[in-house]
Amino acid sequence: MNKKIGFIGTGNMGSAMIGGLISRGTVKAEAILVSDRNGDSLSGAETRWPGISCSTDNSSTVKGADIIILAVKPHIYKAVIEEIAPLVDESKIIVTIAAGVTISQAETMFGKDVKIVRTMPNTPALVGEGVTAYCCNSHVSESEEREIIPVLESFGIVEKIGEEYFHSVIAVSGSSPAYVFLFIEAMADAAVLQGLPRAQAYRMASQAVLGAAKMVRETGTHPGELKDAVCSPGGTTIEAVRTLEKGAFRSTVIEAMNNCALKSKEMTKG
Ligand SMILES: NC(=O)C1=CN([C@@H]2O[C@H](COP(=O)(O)OP(=O)(O)OC[C@H]3O[C@@H](n4cnc5c(N)ncnc54)[C@H](O)[C@@H]3O)[C@@H](O)[C@H]2O)C=CC1
Ligand SMILES: O=C(O)[C@@H]1CCC=N1
Repeated sequence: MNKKIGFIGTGNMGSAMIGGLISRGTVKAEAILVSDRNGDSLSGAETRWPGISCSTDNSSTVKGADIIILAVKPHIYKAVIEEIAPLVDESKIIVTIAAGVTISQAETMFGKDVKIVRTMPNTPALVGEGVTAYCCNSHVSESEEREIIPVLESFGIVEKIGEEYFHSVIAVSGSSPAYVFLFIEAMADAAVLQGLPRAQAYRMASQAVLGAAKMVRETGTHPGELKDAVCSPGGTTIEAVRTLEKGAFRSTVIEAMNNCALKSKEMTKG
């Protein structure tokens, strides 16, 4: 693709997305422009991805890019949008990634007609295994949407959703890598408790999660049936399942995700 992609903010999510774009080869490093207020974040990005253009000046990113990804925290959105709005015209597409910032709120911050694609990515974008949900405002044409999809596909799978589903999507994919990392860490801790070396414990726990996820994706078999196939009658696994259920494992996950979605709703109200 011959578009230039700009990032305002190169923190956790911005760098995961830059890493995904470069490793997928969607654009060359020279087609990526980034700006950040924090010099350390910028020098980290420059070292990691030689060839990208780095600046502390957001306006140079906006001027040079066709697609501009706003990768700053939600409470910084208003200030950044007001700063860049005079430089954004109909030739540019704005991609938002902030939790709780709606298209209509972003439009109001711009104060004029701007092409906006609202997305919810997640950090596995770094390794091309992310989930990115998106929806567009009415100023984005079908051909512009077709141009944006390959950019989002650099991060992993892409799901078009109605904007009303963003709260649920934050819970199920935007935030969920954190719960999975907790789970992997806990499994590795248990293995270490039983004497396994830490590095091997992480390799095995993470591969078990990866393999189980792939089975769900690739076999299409119900997760409950896959679980049943691991639980031998009177065996070891059912003991572990019994203990997890005693600790309200599934209910805890459901409540956690419900609270995550509620927090997203609260953030939207400001
Ligand atoms: N971290 C995650 O897993 C996910 C984050 N998001 C969204 O991504 C956005 C960024 O989050 P993180 O990357 O986690 O935050 P972060 O704090 O790691 O990165 C934000 C970056 O923005 C920079 N920044 C602050 N003010 C700036 C300004 N005025 N101009 C230019 N750069 C500025 C900071 O120096 C920092 O490097 C948030 O809106 C969040 O809701 C969405 C999905 C997942
Ligand atoms: O925790 C947050 O608010 C952001 C949004 C989704 C993941 N991290």
